[in-house]
Amino acid sequence: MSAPLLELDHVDVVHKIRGRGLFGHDCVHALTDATLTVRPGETIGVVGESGCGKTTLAKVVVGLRKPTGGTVRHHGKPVWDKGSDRREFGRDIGMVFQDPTTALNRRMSIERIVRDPLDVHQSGTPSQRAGRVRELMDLVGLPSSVADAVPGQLSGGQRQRVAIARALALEPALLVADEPTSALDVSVRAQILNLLLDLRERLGLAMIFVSHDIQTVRKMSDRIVTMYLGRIVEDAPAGAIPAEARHPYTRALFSATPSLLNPIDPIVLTGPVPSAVNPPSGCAFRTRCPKATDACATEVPPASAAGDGHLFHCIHPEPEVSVR
Ligand SMILES: Nc1ncnc2c1ncn2[C@@H]1O[C@H](COP(=O)(O)OP(=O)(O)OP(=O)(O)O)[C@@H](O)[C@H]1O
Repeated sequence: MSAPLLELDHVDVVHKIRGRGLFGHDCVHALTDATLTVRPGETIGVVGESGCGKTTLAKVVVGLRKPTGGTVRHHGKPVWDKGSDRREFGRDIGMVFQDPTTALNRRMSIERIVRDPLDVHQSGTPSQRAGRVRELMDLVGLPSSVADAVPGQLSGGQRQRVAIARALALEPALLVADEPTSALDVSVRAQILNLLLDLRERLGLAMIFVSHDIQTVRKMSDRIVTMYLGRIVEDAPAGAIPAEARHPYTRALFSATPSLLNPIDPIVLTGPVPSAVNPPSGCAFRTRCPKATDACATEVPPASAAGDGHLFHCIHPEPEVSVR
């Protein structure tokens, strides 16, 4: 197995709430005790309901959010230690955001936007940078005729291609795509997904793919990470999901949109997602879990192994089911 490209080791992100906290609480637990390893060339899909911490995890991975606890390592070296080279880390990881309209500077030309990371990192001579911009535009399927346009003159799909070109400018080893198609017209979503898949193959990229569309995540990923209320509750090979999912929440998520190829008995969740300001004690999922017992309230379930590369956090795991 290849050495990890990136590791999150028991990472926390806690946001302080300004002013008076809700019900006496003064912080939001956006990410809690997140442990994740990304290896070169692998695609990790991240799933979970709105507010479960997917974007926070993505921002920690690309270095946009400094953890309040735990360690992030890039090629084995802690990223946030004093004296560490965060420039090298920054070059190696690119990010594509959900909404290309807000992610791109609307006053800059497309050529300038794609060139910007090369300028910031002073990569090559000006003529080499201009050549690289042409190469990148070609790579993502943008005609050279849009080089002088501004984002407002492009379609949503073209704008997302610009964002992808910019994210790839410094030849990253890992691309983080946070809901890269959800702000786009349904008609262009498949094109952008196919472009990402094609680039992944051609460039040998590792990818973290965050999406609400869990069936797409399942098709695209080597591994699936399920998050609930700021915690990673299961990390499994994509082929094991949903049939061999051991966490009831992973089962529930995937059974909510059954696939003909992989039908499983539905688990229906009741009640609202608790607040990340005041998460439940013990297992955060217990207030909505059909299998919860008193024991679930006492401590956070430790990681249990269900097979090679398959971890879950639950003391009443689902049995494995055979696919019908
Ligand atoms: N800057 C911030 N200050 C306070 N709370 C925050 C901040 N950023 C995120 N949060 C909170 O942290 C939790 C996780 O947010 P995050 O955006 O990571 O979730 P998400 O799973 O990406 O949600 P969505 O799918 O809706 O984008 C949420 O409760 C959110 O309200």
